[in-house]
Amino acid sequence: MERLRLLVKAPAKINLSLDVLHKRPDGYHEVKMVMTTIDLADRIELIPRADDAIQIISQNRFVPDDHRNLAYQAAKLLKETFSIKQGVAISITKHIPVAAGLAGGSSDAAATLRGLNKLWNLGLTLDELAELGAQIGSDVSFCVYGGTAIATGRGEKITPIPSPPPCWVVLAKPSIGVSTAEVYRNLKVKEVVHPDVDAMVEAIGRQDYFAICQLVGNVLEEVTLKMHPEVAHIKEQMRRFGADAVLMSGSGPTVFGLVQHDSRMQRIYNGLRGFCEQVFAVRLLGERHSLD
Ligand SMILES: C[C@@](CO)(OP(=O)(O)O)[C@H](O)COP(=O)(O)OP(=O)(O)OC[C@H]1O[C@@H](n2ccc(N)nc2=O)[C@H](O)[C@@H]1O
Ligand SMILES: Nc1ncnc2c1ncn2[C@@H]1O[C@H](COP(=O)(O)OP(=O)(O)O)[C@@H](O)[C@H]1O
Repeated sequence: MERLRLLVKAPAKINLSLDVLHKRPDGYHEVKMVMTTIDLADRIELIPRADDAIQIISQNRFVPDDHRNLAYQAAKLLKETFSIKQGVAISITKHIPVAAGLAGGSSDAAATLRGLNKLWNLGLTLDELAELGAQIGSDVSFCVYGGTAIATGRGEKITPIPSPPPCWVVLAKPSIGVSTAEVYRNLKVKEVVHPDVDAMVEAIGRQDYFAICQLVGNVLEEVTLKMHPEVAHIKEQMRRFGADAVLMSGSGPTVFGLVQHDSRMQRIYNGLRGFCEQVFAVRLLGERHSLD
């Protein structure tokens, strides 16, 4: 008999605002961010196995197929915490560029947590899954919920907020990978110009698209720009083609542009394809409930 397979969507995130407050004694940085999910998603298929092994299947050569995969770590954490005897094959179809500042690996882990919660009938709440997810990585908790949220602590403390007004998000990823740990290491916390995260939250509350565009900011941007000048070049191009706001996401190197009009989105998208191999035009994803 065919066993039940489960398909789960794992959307990427962008950081509309990313502030770092200080470095903590545990080596992590205390952050205050506004994150939102976008309609660019990996597809995770969970297939029960006859034995008790965890197997990763992926055609993407940048995605590890062993214990280093964050989806593998999510399955292992649930198996060990709840003494699950079943095994699972996790097939990952990547659409989110890898090591891009878009939380692809974290979202795969979060989708695996949500999916296995169903497949293994664990009955865990999203809050419980998010708490488990924090053991895997700082961005996993946000990815468990999706939607739009303020993230504090090292990124794992999540407060949901309303979604921003609808718009296009054009993404351009230069063909370099960036190490998140290295970017945080090179950040000079005392010298950063802090973005106004509270004002961003208020602007979203008012659904004020143009205020949101003025308030975008990311203190990690300067660090990555110094290491990779091509990111600054992409930012310039995106501005030149008419984006309303332009910012690097997370630790980079992906740059996103916000734009409302379809025709302008098309112009930015076409213009950037001349500079960059990986360019996407997607919508902001709405509220949390759109995830599964
Ligand atoms: C920068 C952000 C913004 O959303 O995203 P990405 O660029 O990775 O998408 C996140 O803070 C990244 O979160 P995530 O990628 O889950 O980080 P983790 O695996 O927990 O940590 C990787 C490394 O980054 C550093 N790190 C991470 C988070 C944090 N608040 N302070 C840190 O200093 C630590 O050196 C840590 O060893
Ligand atoms: N499921 C996964 N998808 C992509 N990368 C993964 C995955 N699991 C582990 N990784 C590792 O995590 C690193 C960071 O990947 P990713 O989550 O895409 O980037 P970021 O943290 O910049 O958003 C990659 O270099 C890769 O080796």
